[in-house]
Amino acid sequence: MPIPPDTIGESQLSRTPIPIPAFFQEAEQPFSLKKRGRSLCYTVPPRPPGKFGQSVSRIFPNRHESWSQPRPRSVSSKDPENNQLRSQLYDESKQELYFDQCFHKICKLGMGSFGEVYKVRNKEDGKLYAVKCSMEHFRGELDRHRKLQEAQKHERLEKHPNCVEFVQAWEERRKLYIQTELCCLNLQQYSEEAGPLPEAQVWGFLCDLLQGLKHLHDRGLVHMDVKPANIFISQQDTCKLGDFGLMLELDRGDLSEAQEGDPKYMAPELLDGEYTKAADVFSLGLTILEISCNMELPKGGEGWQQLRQRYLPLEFTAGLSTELVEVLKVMLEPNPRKRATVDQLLSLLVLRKVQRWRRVMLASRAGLSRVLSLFQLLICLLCSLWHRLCDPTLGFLRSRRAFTPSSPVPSSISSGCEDDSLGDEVFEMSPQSLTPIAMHRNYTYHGEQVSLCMLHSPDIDSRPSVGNTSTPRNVSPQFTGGSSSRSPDVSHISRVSPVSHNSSSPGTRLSSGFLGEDFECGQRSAFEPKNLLSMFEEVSLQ
Ligand SMILES: Nc1ncnc2c1ncn2[C@@H]1O[C@H](COP(=O)(O)OP(=O)(O)OP(=O)(O)O)[C@@H](O)[C@H]1O
Ligand SMILES: [Mg+2]
Ligand SMILES: [Mg+2]
Repeated sequence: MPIPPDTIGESQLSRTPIPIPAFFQEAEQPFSLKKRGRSLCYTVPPRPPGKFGQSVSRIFPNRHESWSQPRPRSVSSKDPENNQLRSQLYDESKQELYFDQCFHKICKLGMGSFGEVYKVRNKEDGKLYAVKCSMEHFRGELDRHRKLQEAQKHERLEKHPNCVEFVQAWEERRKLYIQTELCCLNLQQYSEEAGPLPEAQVWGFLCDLLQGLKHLHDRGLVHMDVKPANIFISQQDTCKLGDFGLMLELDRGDLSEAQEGDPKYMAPELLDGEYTKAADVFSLGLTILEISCNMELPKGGEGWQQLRQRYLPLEFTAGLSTELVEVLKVMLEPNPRKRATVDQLLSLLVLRKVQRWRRVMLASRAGLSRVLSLFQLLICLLCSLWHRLCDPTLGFLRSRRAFTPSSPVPSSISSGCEDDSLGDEVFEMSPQSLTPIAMHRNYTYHGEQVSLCMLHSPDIDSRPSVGNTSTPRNVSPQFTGGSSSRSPDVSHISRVSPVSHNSSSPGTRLSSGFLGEDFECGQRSAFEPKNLLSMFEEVSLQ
C-alpha cells in the first residue's frame, strides 16, 4: 500500500537532525566546568596510603614510648639536642597545651588529610600565623617519624618569597604542630571565588610558582603535591607553594617512602614509580589549565587519560592565547624526559617579559603601600595635632604647668585668647632654643592661635568660651562676689563650678575645670589663684 506523502515534504524531514538526549551528551563529556560555590577546601582529600602500620604491642599494651611524653618539645632538625620551646608565656605547671597557652585561636583556615589549620595570633609577639595541628595522635614511632619529617623538611627549606615560610614546629601529647606564615587563602578558594582568572593574572601566578619550584628543584627537592589547594595567595597577591608533606629529597637517595599526590594533578610517569622534578612541572601545568579555563579536572577515566596524552580540550582552551597554550603543551608533555624543566620555562621570552613586568608591578605596589602608610601616619599626626588644638584639656593646659604668676602675660594677648593658647612654651622658650620640629609645632600652633584670636578679639568678650582658653572656670568668691564694674558678659566666660565657690584658699583642690587640673598637680601648690584671677578680671574688664 502506498504511503501518503508527508505534508512537510521529504527533503525537509531529511534535514531535521535526530535529537540526541541531553544526558547522553553529558555522559560522553570527559571534561566539565567547575561548579561555583562549591568549596573543596573543607573536603578532605584522600588519605595517603599508610606505609607504617600501627605498632601495637599485645605484651605491653600500655607501654609509653619516650616520644609520647606529655611535655611540648621542639622538633627542629637543626638543633635536635635542644628541644626546648622558646616562649616566655608557657607555664609547665599548667595542664593547658603549649598551643593554647601561647596562641590565641582565631578561626579554622582549612583542613587536609594531615590535620587542621588555624589562623592564630601569637600572644607573645602579637603577630598572626597559621598553625597546622595533626588530626590524629601518632600511632607509633614510625608514624611519628613520618609526620615529623614534613616539619623538618619544611624547616630545611631556605626562605623564599614564593614558598610559605616555616616558623617553628613542636610536638605535644602525641600530636604535631607546625607554625608557618599566614597567607590569605589558597588558590583553589581564590579561583572558585573568581571563576576563570584573567590571563595576565595567570601568567603572574605561573611565574611566581615557577620561581618557587626553581627554589626547590635547585636544592634537589620535589614537591610532589602541586595543586591549587597547596598554593597560597599572600597579602601582596603573590603565589606561594605550601604543604611540603610529600616533598622528596632526591639527594638523600631514599625514594622508598615517596608518595604521589592528588591523582587529579598527578604526572603519568608516577604510575611507573618514576619520581622526578618533571612531575612537579606536569602538576603545575594542570593547575594552570584548571585556573585559566575554570575546568574541573577529571579524577580518572577517559578525560584523565586524554590530558596525559598531549590532548588539550579545545572547548576550554579556545579562549586562551596561543602563547599560554604552547606553554601548557610543553608542561603537559607525557614523556618526563621531553617535558620542559623549570629553568627552560623561565627562560622563555614570554615568561621573561612577565617576570620583568611582575617585578616592576610588585615593587611599585610595595612602594605605593609604603607611601599610603606614610600618608596614613601623616593624617594621624595631623588629626592628633588638630585634636590638641581643639581640645584644651589634652594639650594646652598640660603645657601650662610651669606657668607662673610672674610670667609676662601681655594683657592684649591674654584678652584676645583664653590662656590655653598661651602655654609655657610661648612665654618661656626662645625661638633659638627650639628644634625645627618643636619650633614648627609651637609656632604654628601658638602663632595661629594668637593671630586667630587677635583677629577675632572684638567678639571674644561676647562669647562664652573661646576655644580652649585658660580662662578660669573656677572663680574665687572675690570675683563672683560681684565687682560692680564687671561687664555682664564676664558671667558667661567663667563657668563656675559649685565646688569652686567654696575653695577660696590657695592650694585647695579644685575638682573640675582647667584650674582644677592644674591645682591637682603638686608643683603648682605655690600658685596664687588670686593673681591669676585678678589677671582675668583685668582682661574681662577690658
Ligand atoms: N599558611 C597558611 N595560610 C592560610 N591558610 C592555610 C595555610 N596553611 C594551610 N592553610 C589552609 O589549610 C588547608 C590545609 O592545609 P594543608 O594543605 O597544609 O594541610 P594538609 O593536611 O597537609 O593537606 P593535604 O591533604 O593536602 O596534605 C589549605 O588548603 C589552606 O586552605
Ligand atoms: Mg594540602
Ligand atoms: Mg599535606
